[in-house]
Amino acid sequence: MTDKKSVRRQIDITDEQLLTLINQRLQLAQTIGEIKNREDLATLDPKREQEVLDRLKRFNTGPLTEEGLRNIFREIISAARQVQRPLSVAFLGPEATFTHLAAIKKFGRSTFFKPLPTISEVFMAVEKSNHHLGVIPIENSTEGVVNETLDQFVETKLQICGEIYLEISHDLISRSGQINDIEIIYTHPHAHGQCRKWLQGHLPQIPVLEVSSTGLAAQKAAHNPNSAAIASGFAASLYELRVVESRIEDHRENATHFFIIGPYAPGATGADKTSIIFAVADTPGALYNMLRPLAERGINMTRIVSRPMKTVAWRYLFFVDLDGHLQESALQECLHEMEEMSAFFKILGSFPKAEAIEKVS
Ligand SMILES: O=C(O)C(=O)C[C@]1(C(=O)O)C=C[C@@H](O)C=C1
Repeated sequence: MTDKKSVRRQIDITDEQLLTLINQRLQLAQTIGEIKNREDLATLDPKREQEVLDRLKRFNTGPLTEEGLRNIFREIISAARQVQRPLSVAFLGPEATFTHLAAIKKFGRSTFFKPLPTISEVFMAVEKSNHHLGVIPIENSTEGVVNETLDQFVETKLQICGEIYLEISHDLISRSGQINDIEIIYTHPHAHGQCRKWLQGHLPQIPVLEVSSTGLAAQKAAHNPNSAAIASGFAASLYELRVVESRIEDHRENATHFFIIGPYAPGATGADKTSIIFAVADTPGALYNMLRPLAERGINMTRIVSRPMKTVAWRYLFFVDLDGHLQESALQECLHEMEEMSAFFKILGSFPKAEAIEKVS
């Protein structure tokens, strides 16, 4: 017969063993950090991190889920980086936005995060080496592409060194957690649009004030006990707010795609993407001809977006994501052929594909 007390004792002993092993692992990471310092290498090695996770996934017999495994080891690796050389990541702020959550999901909580007010300031801060990396949104599955991010990529010297997909889900949050206390609701226009039906059905008389981010909305709700915010559950925990109602979005299928930007290109992992920008001549079949080398070599295009070229009216830049890494010869040859045909051509980088859509909770 197993009693609660004796099982808890076994849990305590297991935790002590885990702690010893985690400290052992961090000491090993410290040694690697010293080697990297000597050889002037970057602390962050996304390819190696992916290998660590892939290997563990193959070993995992359960009941730990794949998501649970990723969450735990993300934090262990984050702590390992911290004992080497703390990673500094700028993101489109303020705190408690979905971009902040995406950055935490990728780099773990033992990272130094810096919120910056605009996408261009994130690019600038990383260009000036004030931070190692930046995280910015590129596209939302219901609201479309983020034009400011596309525009920054035309000029920047930075590369795309990773991507994150994050599920977007909205909670109604307030200080008391009581629906009857709410006299005003703050939120971002996108979140407002995504929760319209729920609001009409449950709080039709309550005014909604749109602000510049869901993070700011949560901050405002924290200051006014008769207000609420539509924001993430993460914002609720950061500002010590309670959830009045969770997942109030009208459609569940909503995710945002983020890019990680930095001064270097990660090596090939075997499951990578490459991003490019190009412009074609104003002639019949120009875009068709440009994409033909991809079709001929069976290279998959995962995204194509056009954006007006600011310098010439009615001419367009194309932002394209492809499966594969620049170190692969088929992709190299293909890009070379495309460059020859284009009026403007820029490679934004090769980076490991995101494994899964990260959950908000
Ligand atoms: O293997 C390395 O290069 C390490 O620095 C260790 C480690 C890890 O904790 O596994 C930490 C940071 C790197 O981004 C990759 C892996």
